[in-house]
Amino acid sequence: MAAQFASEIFSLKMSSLNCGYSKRAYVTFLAGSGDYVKGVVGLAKGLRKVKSLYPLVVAVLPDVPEDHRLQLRNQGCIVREIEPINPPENQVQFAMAYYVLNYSKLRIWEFEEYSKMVYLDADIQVFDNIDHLFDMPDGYFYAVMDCFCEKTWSHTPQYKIGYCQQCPDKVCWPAEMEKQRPALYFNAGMFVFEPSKLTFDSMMETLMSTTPTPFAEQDFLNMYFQKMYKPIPLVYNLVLAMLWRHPENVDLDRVKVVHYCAAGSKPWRFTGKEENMEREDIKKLVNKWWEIYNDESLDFKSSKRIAEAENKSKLQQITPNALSGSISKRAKASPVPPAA
Ligand SMILES: O=c1ccn([C@@H]2O[C@H](COP(=O)(O)OP(=O)(O)O)[C@@H](O)[C@H]2O)c(=O)[nH]1
Ligand SMILES: OC[C@H]1O[C@H](O[C@@H]2[C@@H](O)[C@H](O)[C@@H](O)[C@H](O)[C@@H]2O)[C@H](O)[C@@H](O)[C@H]1O
Ligand SMILES: [Mn+2]
Repeated sequence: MAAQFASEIFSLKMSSLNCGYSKRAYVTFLAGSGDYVKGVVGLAKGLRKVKSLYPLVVAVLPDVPEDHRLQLRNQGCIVREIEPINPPENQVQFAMAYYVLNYSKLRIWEFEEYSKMVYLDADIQVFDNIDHLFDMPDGYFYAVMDCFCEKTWSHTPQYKIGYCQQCPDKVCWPAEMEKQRPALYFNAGMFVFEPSKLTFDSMMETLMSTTPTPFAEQDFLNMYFQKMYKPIPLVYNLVLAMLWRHPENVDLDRVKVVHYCAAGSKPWRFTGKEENMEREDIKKLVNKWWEIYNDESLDFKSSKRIAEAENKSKLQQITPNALSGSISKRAKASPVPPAA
């Protein structure tokens, strides 16, 4: 009896989610047979811990092995294989050689079964619920501004001048170079977007006529969405370098999303030996990532069992006839639409 009521309550809740809103999901990207799969598992468990309402889709390249895909499905992820995207023939020196892989991330614009998605790199962890980002107005590209101060930016004029958009008044952009002033530039490890095949096709056409640059798809996305880009607060994507480059802009107690992108900061391969990795705040953030990764109560199966047990105990407190009365009354008044 209780299980039947539990499933009726659950389906009422899910149908209200789907009929009120068109489909929404988080999405990440996984390439290769290496250890980034740990990042995706951690992200899936982190989203569960903050009780996100939306699933995590994982766009996987063909080289992601079946056992990794199974591991992700067992964590409740929706695994979608994508075809690689390679930039046009080029001689560019990518900031990191593997960045050429990241162009394939752009396939997520083809996921039209979702009306709104939040993209998160696999080296990101979500420590507070950010579902409200899905409610932001359509028609824009939302992301957090990046920092130009790391050596990875040494190829740029802003690095040479010592200018950073995170502190535009510290070293002002020279008036005589106004025409080369960099537009607001986002980190492409986290962004809110609307999938669209039309946009994807237009992106690919533009990509094939664009010379690749050191930050690969991140540079391309900044160029392509320049007119639609809306900066959102740093709490939604703390690029770790901000801790030592712009500590005045960071309040760690308020940060919701941490991006482990600084060299040596990937939690699953952390040694603490690289520059800045000896910092206490870095070690604390890496430990916070491991606490979630190792928390078995956050595994998909056990969390489902816990949820069902919670439902069951809640239902046992409600007298069956009172409950069945309310469901049957609501069914007559407004029949629940068939599950999508
Ligand atoms: O071997 C790799 C390298 C990268 N990635 C994916 O590509 C994203 C971007 O790479 P990364 O986060 O290392 O770049 P960073 O943000 O550190 O510059 C990662 O988060 C993963 O989602 C992957 O799956 N396998
Ligand atoms: O392929 C280019 C990548 O460029 C970005 O990473 C960089 C960039 O943010 C620099 O500003 C930092 O200095 C650096 O540490 C960091 O790794 C994105 O995080 C990643 O998802 C991906 O787009
Ligand atoms: Mn990243």
